[in-house]
Amino acid sequence: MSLKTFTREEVGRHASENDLWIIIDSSVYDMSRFINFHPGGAAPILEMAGKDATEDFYGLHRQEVLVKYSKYKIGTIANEKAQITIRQNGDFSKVPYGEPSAWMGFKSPYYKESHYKFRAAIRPIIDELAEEARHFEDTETKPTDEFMQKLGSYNLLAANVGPGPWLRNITLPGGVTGEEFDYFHELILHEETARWGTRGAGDGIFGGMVISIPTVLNFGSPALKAKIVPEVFSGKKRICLAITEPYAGSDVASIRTTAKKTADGKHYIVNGVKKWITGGMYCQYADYFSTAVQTENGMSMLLIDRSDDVETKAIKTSYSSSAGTSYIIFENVKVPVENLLGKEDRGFMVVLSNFNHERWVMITSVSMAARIVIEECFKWANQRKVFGKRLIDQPVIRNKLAVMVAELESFHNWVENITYQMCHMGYKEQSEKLAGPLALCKYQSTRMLHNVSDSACQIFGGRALTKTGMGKHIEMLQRTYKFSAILGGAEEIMADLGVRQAMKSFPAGARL
Ligand code: HEM
Repeated sequence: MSLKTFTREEVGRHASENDLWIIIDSSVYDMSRFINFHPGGAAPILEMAGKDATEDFYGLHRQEVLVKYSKYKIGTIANEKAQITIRQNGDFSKVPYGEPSAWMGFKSPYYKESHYKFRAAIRPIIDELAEEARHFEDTETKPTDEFMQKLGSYNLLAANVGPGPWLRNITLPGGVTGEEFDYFHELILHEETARWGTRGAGDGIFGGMVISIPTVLNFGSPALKAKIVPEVFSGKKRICLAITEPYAGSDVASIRTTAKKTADGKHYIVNGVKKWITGGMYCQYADYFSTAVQTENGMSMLLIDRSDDVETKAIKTSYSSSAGTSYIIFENVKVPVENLLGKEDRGFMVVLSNFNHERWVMITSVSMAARIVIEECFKWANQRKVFGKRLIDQPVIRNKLAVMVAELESFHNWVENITYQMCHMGYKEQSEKLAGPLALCKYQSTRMLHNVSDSACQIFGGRALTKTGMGKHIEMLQRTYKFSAILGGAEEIMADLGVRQAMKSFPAGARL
């Protein structure tokens, strides 16, 4: 439908209940058919009949409401230009601190042209998938096979696991080859998907896989890898990591699930239960379980296929069930010995080997979660008026923003520094030198997020407490940030590990 132009006087003549027009940012909307369906009731719209409702509208709605209801737009005001930018897929933020500094016109020693190309290419892809991801989050449903396969078709599932031989001979968005893909590309990918603001669905889509497939990539037999890796990276099959139990969370050595060898030595028989397993839920949600078990002389890792002897039950958590968080019961599950990951009784190595990467992935997402919320706070503080002033005109609000930005940016600089080390250290050197800093950085990530969430709630007031509307991202963060503070190593354990690691290189002769 072609849009007409009107004068403000013309709009003013449509001010009755049955013929009701309003102006929002120089666009004209005919509300006559919508007024009785308006979620905010008829009265507020009637009050604005025939008038410019821009300021009131943006005090009460997010701009996506206008996009969703664009069918009511009938024209624009002659000789006027829209003042408010409606975000389009692929757009970069111009709000201060809305993007990492290298994307806001600042110089960076870390990023090369291919990193800029990569972010520019994946931003619209990730934006296009955002609505679907939010749908899984809101409806607490399983991320669909089609969705997973779309990610797989861009090679973005494999890229989530980082640089490695699994990226050989493939090309990623932006023309980035698997060979040149490094941890800064990976950092960008985690940040971009964190922009969905779907804490539960994000774990359902990536989390379970990112922490479990490395056990197969690095410790599976060639036959196991050849079968499972392509299935998982194309999005056709799903895998999760089954370690924690009702008896043992961070204390991996205390797990009680057993794997006993059959007399002919060809199988293990697995019995036990697992709890808090991300992505383990739903019939056919996880097809494979990379599982910690007690074998004769220690702990081992086994890849277990879904079968009738594996039962998965949903655990309701404070984030969306689309994460697939589950309780798993293994009852006399027969597993071929070929499914052993690494050596028997040496499962600790397998589990420990991925901890650094897992923690770093979590850190990168936390950084973007804070950034999104800070951007929301800047926007809200600029548009929300109370006692005749914008919130941003109150020093107390500016102070809160200052603290949030300072905490995020100093933290983000640490993340980039650690990422640089990862790019320039081999696996052994990373294991020796980075376990401590990564643990401390993870600890700091959620202390920072705790503070950002707290300040954002105070800035948004009641709107921070509702799942829809202006403060929905703030509500999501304050409800879910504890997942990052507990999963992958609780804050206290991270802090302690960081200091213990530091003491390993404490010089014997150092004295005050
Ligand atoms: C194109 C025009 C409009 C559309 C499509 C629209 C749509 C909506 C929607 C979808 C909501 C629910 C928001 C949510 O939960 O996120 C809502 C709430 C509301 N709307 Fe509108 N609206 C429009 C214009 C207006 C105008 C002009 C006013 C009056 C100034 C108004 C006042 C309200 C109020 C008071 C609420 C409740 C807000 C709350 O719960 O905090 N709306 N509107």
